[in-house]
Amino acid sequence: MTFLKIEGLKKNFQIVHLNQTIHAVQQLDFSMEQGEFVGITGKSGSGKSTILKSIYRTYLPEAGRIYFDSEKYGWLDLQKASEREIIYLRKYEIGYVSQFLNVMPRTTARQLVEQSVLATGRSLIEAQKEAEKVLSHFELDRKLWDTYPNTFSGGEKLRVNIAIAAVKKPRLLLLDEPTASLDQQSKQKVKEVIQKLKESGTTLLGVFHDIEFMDELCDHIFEMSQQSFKRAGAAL
Ligand SMILES: Nc1ncnc2c1ncn2[C@@H]1O[C@H](COP(=O)(O)OP(=O)(O)OP(=O)(O)O)[C@@H](O)[C@H]1O
Repeated sequence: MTFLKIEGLKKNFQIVHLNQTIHAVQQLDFSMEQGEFVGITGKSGSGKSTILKSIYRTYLPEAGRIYFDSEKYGWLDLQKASEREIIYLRKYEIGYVSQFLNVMPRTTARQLVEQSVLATGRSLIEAQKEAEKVLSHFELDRKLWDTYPNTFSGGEKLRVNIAIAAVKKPRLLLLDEPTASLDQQSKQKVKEVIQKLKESGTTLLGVFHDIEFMDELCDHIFEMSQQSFKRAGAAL
């Protein structure tokens, strides 16, 4: 069953001081099924992150439609959805993980994960248990749990980031280079969580430079070519 459908997506960026236009994504058509894990690959600057950010509504494209099968709203064009609908979707249905941690200052790693669980309506006891479980799973050093992540290493920040998104168990999880700064052991942990999320029915769309990682996990891989997609082959 189609879950996400993109039609004619086009996103430009104006570089005002140079009077130039960057054509980040041109006329992109794409669809994916519920429960799939689709990987996007392609050259640096080919527009991969722009696609994810357009789905998450960080960017508003010039043209095109992004239809999402929401549990609450049914089929919704994410470009036309109201702010209220987008806030709801980000809270309950669509997650976004990048390699950068963008969180409330003066909030510890443990509190950040607990808050993420609490935001979905679960109790404080559940949030506390879940936070400990997921931070242990990602092998974040216990000494760091009650400190502020702004001083963490890239890999530590990323583990907190993915923990925050994973505990919400979103229906669609967008992964923007989540393994970029990780060592092999941490990558393995991320892989296990992604596999578990997939088994529990989460649909995943991810940008990765690590082809081996994608080959092992993805159902399909698409390659960005001239700001548009070509199917690079089914991995499974
Ligand atoms: N906010 C922005 N303002 C101006 N230009 C942007 C912005 N975001 C992206 N771009 C430009 O759009 C193009 C596509 O960027 P995007 O980040 O989507 O590429 P990417 O394929 O994800 O690259 P990478 O693999 O290096 O992360 C690039 O030329 C980039 O410089």
